[in-house]
Amino acid sequence: MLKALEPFITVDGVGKNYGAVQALQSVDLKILAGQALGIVGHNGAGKSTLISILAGTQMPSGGELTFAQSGISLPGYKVDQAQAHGIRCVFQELSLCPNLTVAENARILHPAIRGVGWKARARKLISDKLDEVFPGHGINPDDEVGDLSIAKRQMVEIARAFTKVDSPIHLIILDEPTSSLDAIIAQQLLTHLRGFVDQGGACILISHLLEEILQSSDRIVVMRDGGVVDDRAARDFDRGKLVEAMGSVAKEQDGARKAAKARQQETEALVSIRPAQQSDGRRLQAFSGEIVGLAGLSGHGQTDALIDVYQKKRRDSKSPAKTVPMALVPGDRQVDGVFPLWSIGMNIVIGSMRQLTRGSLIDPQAEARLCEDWRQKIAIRTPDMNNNILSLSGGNQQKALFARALASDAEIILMDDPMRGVDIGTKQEVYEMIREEAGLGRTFLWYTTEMDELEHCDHVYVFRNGAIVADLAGDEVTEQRVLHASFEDGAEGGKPEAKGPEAKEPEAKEDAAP
Ligand SMILES: Nc1ncnc2c1ncn2[C@@H]1O[C@H](COP(=O)(O)OP(=O)(O)OP(=O)(O)O)[C@@H](O)[C@H]1O
Repeated sequence: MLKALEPFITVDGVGKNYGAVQALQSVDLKILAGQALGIVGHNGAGKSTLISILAGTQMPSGGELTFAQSGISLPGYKVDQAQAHGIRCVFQELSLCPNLTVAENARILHPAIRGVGWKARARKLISDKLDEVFPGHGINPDDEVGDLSIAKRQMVEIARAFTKVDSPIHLIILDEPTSSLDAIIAQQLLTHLRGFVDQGGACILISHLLEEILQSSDRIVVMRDGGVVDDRAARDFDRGKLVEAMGSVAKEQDGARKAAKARQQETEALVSIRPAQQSDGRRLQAFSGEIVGLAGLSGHGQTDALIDVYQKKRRDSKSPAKTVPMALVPGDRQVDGVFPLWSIGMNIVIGSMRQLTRGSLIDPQAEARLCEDWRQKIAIRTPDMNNNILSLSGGNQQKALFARALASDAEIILMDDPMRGVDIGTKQEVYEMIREEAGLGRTFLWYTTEMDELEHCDHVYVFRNGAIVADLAGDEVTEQRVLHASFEDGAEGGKPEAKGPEAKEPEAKEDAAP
C-alpha cells in the first residue's frame, strides 16, 4: 500500500486524437494515494477520454503513464493491466450487460468466481456491497439489469466497482456517478467514497455538479479543450472560481426565482392525469405555457407519470381535434434517446419531419439549416454534424436530444431528468430557452433529481410511492418542503426506490460453472 499523498500514477504528456479531433493535448497529472481528485470541465473538454486511458480502454496517441509500484509505462498498457493495478472505473455510459442479472454482471468483473456455486457467491458479493454502499437499495441480485431503472443500474455499476475478490482496489474512477441519483442516494455514495479515500485509496470524481465536487474532493483539476488549465487544493476554489477556470461556459445563475405564473384555473388544463397509485382526488395538471416540475426521491413514480401523460395524449389524439404534438427529452439516453447508428444531424431532425417535408419529400436544405441552427444555439461541439452521434461526448449527445425536442413543433415537452452530464454553462442556456419557450406557450413537464432545477418551475408535484403527496406553487417550492414531503410518515433514510420487487435473497442454487 502506498503512503498517503504518494503518487499512484503519473500522467506525462498524454494526448489523444480521434481523426481530426484532438480530444486530449499533452496532459500532465499526478494521481495520489489517499486523495479524492475532482475533475471538472465543459462538455467535450476531454475528461472521459482521460479516464478511458487510465482505465486502459483507449490507447493514447502519445505520452506516458507511470505506476509508482511497477514502473509500467505506455505503450502497451491495456485494460487487464489497469485491473491488475487495482484500477476500477465507472463510466458515464453504463457498461452493464442488460440481458444478464445483477449477480451475473458482478461475475463478469471477477473471473476468479468460478466452479460449482459461482452464482450464489456472485449474488452474495454484490448484495453485500449494495447493502454497504446504498442501504435500503431495493435491488435483487437476480433482477435482470435491462429491467432496472437508470438510477438502479447506476447503483449496481458503482457497487460492482467496489467489490473485491482476488485483487486489491487502489483507484476508483467515477464519471458522473450521481447523474441519475437523487440527493439521498448520492450522499450515500459520497460518504462511502470518503471512507475509501480515508483508508488510503485514490479516487477520481468527475461531475458537472460543482457543489458535489467542492464538497467531496481534496484537490480539483479543471480541464478545457483537451488540456489541464488549473490544478489546486479544493479549498482554494469556490463555485465562481471553478466556473471561471472552465472558461466560456457559464452565464452564472442569477439565483433569484423568477415570478411563477399564476395558474389560470378557469381555463381547461392541457394535461390532467391521476397517477395510478393515487388514492385521493389529486391530479397532475399542467396548463398551457407552464413549467411543471415532478420531484421526490428517484423511482417514486415520476417517470411513470410522464409515460401516462404521453399515453393519455396519444389516446386523445385519435380525435383529430385534440391532437397535441409532444416530444420527450430522456435522461436515459442510451435506452430511450440516441439512435446509435445515425448521424448527429439525423438524430436531431427526426423530431421535425413534419416541418421539413415539402410535398412528400424531405427538403435537404431546410434539414441542413435546422441542424446548423441548433449546433450554434446549443453549442454542440463537433466538426461535422454528419458524424455519428456516438462520436460526441456524453453531454453533447444530451444536447442533441434537447435540440431534437426544442426544434420540433411539440406543444408539450416531457423531460425525464434530462440534464444528465450537461455542463453548467449549457444548463443555464437551456433553462433560459425553456423559460422563453414557455413564455411563447409551450408546456413543460420536468422530472428532475436536481433540487436547484425546481427553481425554474411554476408548479411542482412531489411524488412518493407512485402518488402525488404535495402540490407546491411559486415560493412554496423550497428544498425543505420537497424533502419533507418526500419523507413524510417518518420514512427518514427510508427506501429510496419504492417500485419493483423488494430485495429478497433467493434460494441458492448449485449452478454450473460459467
Ligand atoms: N469515439 C470518438 N470519435 C470521435 N470523437 C470523439 C470520440 N470520443 C470522444 N470524441 C471527442 O473527443 C472530445 C472529448 O470528449 P470527452 O468525452 O472526453 O469529453 P468530456 O469532457 O468527457 O465531455 P462530457 O462532459 O460531455 O462527458 C469531444 O470533442 C468528443 O466529441
